[in-house]
Amino acid sequence: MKVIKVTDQFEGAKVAFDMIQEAMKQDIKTLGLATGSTPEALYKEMVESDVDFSHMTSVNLDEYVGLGADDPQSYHYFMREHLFNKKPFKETFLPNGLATDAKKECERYDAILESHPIDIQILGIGENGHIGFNEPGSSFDGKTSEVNLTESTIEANSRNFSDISEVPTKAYSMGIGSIMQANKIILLAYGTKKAEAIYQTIKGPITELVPASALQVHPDVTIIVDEEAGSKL
Ligand SMILES: N[C@@H]1[C@@H](O)[C@H](O)[C@@H](COP(=O)(O)O)O[C@@H]1O
Repeated sequence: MKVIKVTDQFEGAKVAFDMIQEAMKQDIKTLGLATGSTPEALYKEMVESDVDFSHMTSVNLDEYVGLGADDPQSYHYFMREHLFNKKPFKETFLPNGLATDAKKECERYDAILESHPIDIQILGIGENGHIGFNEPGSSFDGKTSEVNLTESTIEANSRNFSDISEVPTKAYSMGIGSIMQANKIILLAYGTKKAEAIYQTIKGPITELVPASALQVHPDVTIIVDEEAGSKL
């Protein structure tokens, strides 16, 4: 694992985007994308650049169960607002939050992942070490599944909703096994609230209790942190 310390999310975004552009020289096809406030600066950097993504495919990590693509709290909506409306991709994939047959939806998404191997996966991290919506205890071999969100994740994500009761309690998430298939992984983390998760991810034991600790055995992971998120390293 390579750790890069940056002064803030704006520098982090530049470093991550440089890495993406470097990889794009090698004719890569698929970007794995994440939601949350952490990658926002990266998406702004991409939007403001003159880089063309119209030949590329994106696959996102997750979506809330119960939210349609036009719901402003959905990850579909987030991705359109922050990236896709301004930087068109050839095709973009996210799990369908309105799918009622969970098994079928997970199989559909796994088939998409199989036909679009991820060249670079962008990740944020939850305060409890989750990646995507793979909460502590998730299998390191996992594929796409319907997951129950923990109380702490619901509480952390409630800042984006007008009331905590509106936060969905379930999500469809790409599994850790699929994330680990990505050729290259860039994990971004900013702020004190992420310090313990980053410490456990990098210096702690490899354990399913800290989903991101799986990354320790991936051959090409870069973790970009600001001073606060890296303060326990
Ligand atoms: N499913 C997403 C994760 O992909 C994201 O990494 C995490 C952290 O969000 P933030 O970047 O807003 O701290 O939130 C959600 O749980």
